[in-house]
Amino acid sequence: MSDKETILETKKLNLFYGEKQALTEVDVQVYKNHVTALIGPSGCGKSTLLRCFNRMNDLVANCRIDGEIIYHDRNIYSPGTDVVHMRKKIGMVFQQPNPFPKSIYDNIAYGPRIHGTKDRKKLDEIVEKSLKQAALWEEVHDRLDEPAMGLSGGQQQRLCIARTLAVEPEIILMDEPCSALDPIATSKIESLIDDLKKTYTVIIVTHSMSQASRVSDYTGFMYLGKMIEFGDTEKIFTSPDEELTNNYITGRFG
Ligand SMILES: Nc1ncnc2c1ncn2[C@@H]1O[C@H](COP(=O)(O)OP(=O)(O)OP(=O)(O)O)[C@@H](O)[C@H]1O
Repeated sequence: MSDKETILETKKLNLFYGEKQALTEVDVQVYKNHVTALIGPSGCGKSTLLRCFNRMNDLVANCRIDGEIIYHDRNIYSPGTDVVHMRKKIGMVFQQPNPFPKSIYDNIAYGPRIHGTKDRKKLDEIVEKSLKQAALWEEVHDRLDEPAMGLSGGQQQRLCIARTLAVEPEIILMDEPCSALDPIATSKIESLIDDLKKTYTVIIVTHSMSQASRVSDYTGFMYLGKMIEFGDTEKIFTSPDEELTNNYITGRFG
């Protein structure tokens, strides 16, 4: 496929929590403007790998990493990386919607303000654009000053996505973004993910194989900290190369 451009790449990535090795020699490529899903049984290292992509594991005591993650020709783990800027470009959405206890408007404006945007007209534009991109504008445009906590769970999660978009990321990391949502809210997020990949690159951790097959273009199957198989989602779910992958997708373990 000629439209595959690598935006992020791990090279022999190993991660240790103290003595325990949670990732082993992970090599994976993430393609721009595509959705990549990480699947595998509980504890296989999906969230750990996702958190490496914007150095969220830096916050974990006793966590040690070797190997490289290349983003724009630089190893994000090299000394001198501007971690704040990198996290602006590689944003994250968590399992539980986690709006700030502020108004809808202030949730979205929070990041741009921190990064120096003070002009109210500019902030208004960012808030509107971000909420539109997150498919939430129609539902909230007439109550932007109301508390974000008053939104439904699904709306809160779309608000958190809008908050991430407000600082103009390139990559959005999503750690089981639908696990706290009902089926209708889940399907809204899934169709949103499909829209987002036109502008952004999405990496999603999911427990749901059906969700991975619905939303992703590429899938990585992990097991015991290793990337067992990575490839085209349709191929992974219909004719994987590895027996372990086949056993997992056919429900023989998990
Ligand atoms: N902060 C931590 N300190 C020590 N060990 C950890 C920490 N976070 C994760 N682990 C361990 O690392 C391994 C991988 O965990 P991780 O959460 O990445 O797996 P996962 O595939 O995302 O699991 P799940 O699907 O259950 O969320 C597990 O054995 C887990 O117990």
